[in-house]
Amino acid sequence: MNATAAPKKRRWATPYAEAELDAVVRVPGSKSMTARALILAALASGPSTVRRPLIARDTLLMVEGLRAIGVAVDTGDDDLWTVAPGPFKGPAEVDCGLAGTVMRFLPPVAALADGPVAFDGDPHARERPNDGVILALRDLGAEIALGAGDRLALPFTVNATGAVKGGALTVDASKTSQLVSALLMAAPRFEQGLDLRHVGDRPVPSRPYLDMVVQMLRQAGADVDDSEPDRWRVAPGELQGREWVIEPDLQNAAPFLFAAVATGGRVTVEGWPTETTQAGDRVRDVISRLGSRVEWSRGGLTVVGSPSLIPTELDLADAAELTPSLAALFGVNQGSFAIRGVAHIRGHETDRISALVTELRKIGADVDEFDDGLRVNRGGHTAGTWATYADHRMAHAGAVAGLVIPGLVLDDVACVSKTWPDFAEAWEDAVHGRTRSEGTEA
Ligand SMILES: O=C(O)C1=C[C@@H](OP(=O)(O)O)[C@@H](O)[C@H](O)C1
Ligand SMILES: C=C(OP(=O)(O)O)C(=O)O
Repeated sequence: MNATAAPKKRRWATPYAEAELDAVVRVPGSKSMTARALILAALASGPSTVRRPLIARDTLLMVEGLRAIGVAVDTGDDDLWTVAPGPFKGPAEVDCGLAGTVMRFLPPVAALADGPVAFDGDPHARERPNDGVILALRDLGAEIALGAGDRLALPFTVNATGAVKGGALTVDASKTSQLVSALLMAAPRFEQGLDLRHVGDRPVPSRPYLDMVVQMLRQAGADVDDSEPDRWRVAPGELQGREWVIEPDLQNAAPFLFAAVATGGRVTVEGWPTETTQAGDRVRDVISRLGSRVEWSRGGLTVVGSPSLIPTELDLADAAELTPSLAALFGVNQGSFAIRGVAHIRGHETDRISALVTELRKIGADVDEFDDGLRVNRGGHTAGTWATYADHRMAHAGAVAGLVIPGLVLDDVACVSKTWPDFAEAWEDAVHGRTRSEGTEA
């Protein structure tokens, strides 16, 4: 199978948990760190390595996109990729798949190329917000040709001429933080660097990702000032090649921890970083608030679940990717639970609020929908088909619900290839007790 192609649909009978989960899980590398490492490596003045990269559709599309504009990326060793930057050149075509990181992080890099770079992606990628990137690059002096209907979205072509002036720029990044991350990474290579401000009715969502990009830029030698709220200043200068070490992906770990909660079991995720900029780290706080125990254990983080959840309302603006699997946990429980502050996830791989409300109602839950979230008033347990909308996190959500609903079937689990091709196998191993935690010290 071609790992960067849109996956062919595959139905999946999610495993029902006959007993409490008792599992140790090893999750693959962080999508967001791998994407940033690749981009910063491509922009650097010397070679870099990426240790323990995520090998999944989104990061492989990033690799292909970089190769298309002249960057040599060697992915021959699964544990250590090497990146040898070269002058960026067009003409080139970049397939973004459904990856927000590719459709937003690569165009500012492509603007530094010496020829046209055309971007397109999966059908739904054309619906995802990308006006911010297009308008910002135009404001910075790049010429962008739009597709049919002049929509400010995929497909479009960056008619690059080899340089970007940079300087002061105002954007509205309330639809996606990735707009800010994208501009900041390329900014050291702009002639005047960048003085970027966010001005919008709503704050920038997913804030920890901005801490991640600033931290990684500084590690690569960039001069970044983020001391004022909603303003980032990046001085022009060289980025250094270096070794990037990728942490485990904490967003992908979260459904396994929710599985410990749902079944009153015990799940350890190996290699959980004690300090991290990953937004997924917020899951520790979420699980504690729901009344389950979170413990550091030798080699990882352990959740000892308590299935009677404390009713709660959470603002998940900073860690909104937790919403699907957390909403599924709420959707099979009794009590009232709300998730707010996540309006922007309507622009993710699918409109996640609408998709969740639809699927939770199908399993019999009583759910209210808000512009910026949802409330589960009462959970449900009706078996049937859980639709995943080509969205990996909707598949994770269905898996969580399926732990306690015998006979729940996902209409497609292949979409998990976006960030973890082996998710279903890892889930089955965990549920069927094939990775028990013997010897794990609490
Ligand atoms: O910068 C990143 O790596 C990401 C930022 C977030 O995007 P949004 O700000 O669009 O939510 C997050 O949801 C996405 O999965 C990864
Ligand atoms: C929103 C997500 O992805 P993307 O990077 O495509 O925006 C996600 O992985 O939940």
